[in-house]
Amino acid sequence: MTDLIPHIPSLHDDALAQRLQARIDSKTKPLGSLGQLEALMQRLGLILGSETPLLKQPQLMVFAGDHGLAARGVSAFPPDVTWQMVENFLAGGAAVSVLARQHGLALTVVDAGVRHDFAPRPGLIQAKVAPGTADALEQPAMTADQCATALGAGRELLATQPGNVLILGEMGIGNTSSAALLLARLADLPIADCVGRGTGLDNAQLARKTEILGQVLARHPQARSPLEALQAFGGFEIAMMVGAVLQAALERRVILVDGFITSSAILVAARLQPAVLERCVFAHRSNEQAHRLMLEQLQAQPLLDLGLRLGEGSGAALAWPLLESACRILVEMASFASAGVSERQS
Ligand SMILES: Cc1cc2ncn([C@H]3O[C@H](COP(=O)(O)O)[C@@H](O)[C@H]3O)c2cc1C
Ligand SMILES: O=C(O)c1cccnc1
Repeated sequence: MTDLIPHIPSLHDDALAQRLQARIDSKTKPLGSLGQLEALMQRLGLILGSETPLLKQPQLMVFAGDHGLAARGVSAFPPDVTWQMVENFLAGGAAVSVLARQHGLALTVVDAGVRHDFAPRPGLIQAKVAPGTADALEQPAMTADQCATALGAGRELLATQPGNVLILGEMGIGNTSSAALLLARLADLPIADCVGRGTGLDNAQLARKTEILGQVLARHPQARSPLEALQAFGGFEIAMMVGAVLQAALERRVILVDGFITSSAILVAARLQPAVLERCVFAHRSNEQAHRLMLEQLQAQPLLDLGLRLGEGSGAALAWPLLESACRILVEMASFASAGVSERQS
C-alpha cells in the first residue's frame, strides 16, 4: 500500500516568495489592498513556480460512490439519488453542471463505486471499485485491496488529465457520515462535534446519525492511521479523491477544494503527505457545521463563506474566477513604474 503514496516535497522557496511579494507590492495599489487575493497570488505563484502563473485547462472532477452505511438512514435522501444525480451531471442539469458551463470548466464524472450500471458516454469515467461500500457498522467499508485499488485508480486517472488545475467535487448519499468519521478519528475529536445535517436532517435524525456514527467509531478502534481510517469509514469516492490529490500534488497542480467531503479527502492526503496542503486552495466554508473544525485542522483560509451546503464541486466552481483574477492581476496589472503613477509619500 505504501508504494501507492508518493513523497510530496515541500514547495518552500524563499527567493520565489520574495519575488512574488515584490511583484504584488509593485502594482498600482496601496500595499496589501487586495487582501486575501494577495495570499492567493502567492500561493498560485509558488505552486506553479512562477511570478506570472498561468492556469491551464482546469479539470472539474466529480467523484461518485455509494455507501453501505446509507441504508441506516444517516441521510435525508435515499441512496438512489447518487446514481440519479450522476445522470443529472451528465445531462448538464445539476448545479455543478451549470457552473462548469458558465466558467468553461471541463466536467468529468468518475464512477468510483456507484450502485448502478451507467451506459458509457463522454464525460463519464468508469472506475468502479465495487457497487458501493460495505456497512461500516458491520465491517470496514472497504477491504485493504479495495482501498489500494481506489487510491491507485485515482492517481492513474489524474495522470491522464490535461492541465495544471484539479477542481474537486463529489456525489454520494451518506458521504457526510464518512467525512465526519474521518475527521473524528484523524483529529481525535468527539463525534458530536464532527457530525452535521448533511442533506437536511432534523434534530431527531441528527441525534440518530450521531449515535450511529459513535457506534461505527467504537466498532473500529484499531483504525487509527490515515489509510486504516479511510478503509474503515470509506467511501470509494473519497479514497479515489485521495489518490487523485496525491498525484495532482506530485505533478504540482493547483488543487481547488470544495466543501466538507472533498476536505475530508484532503485531510487523509495531508496526514499521509503534509506538503499536499501547500498545493491546495480552499474555495469556501460550507454550512455543514463541522467544516469549520475541518478547516482549522487543515489550517485553511477559505475564500468564500456563502452558506453553501451542496457539495458536487459547486463551491469550488463558484470560487474559480477568483483564481483567474489572482493570476491576471499578477500578469497584467501595471506597476507604479510602468504606469508612471506616484508612490506613497511616507
Ligand atoms: C438532490 C441532491 C443533490 C446533491 N448534490 C450533492 N449532494 C450532497 O449530499 C450528499 C451528502 O449528504 P448526506 O450525507 O446527508 O447524504 C452528497 O451526495 C453530497 O454531494 C446532494 C444531495 C442531494 C439530495
Ligand atoms: O460541504 C459539503 O461538501 C456538503 C455539505 C452537505 C451536503 N453535501 C455536501
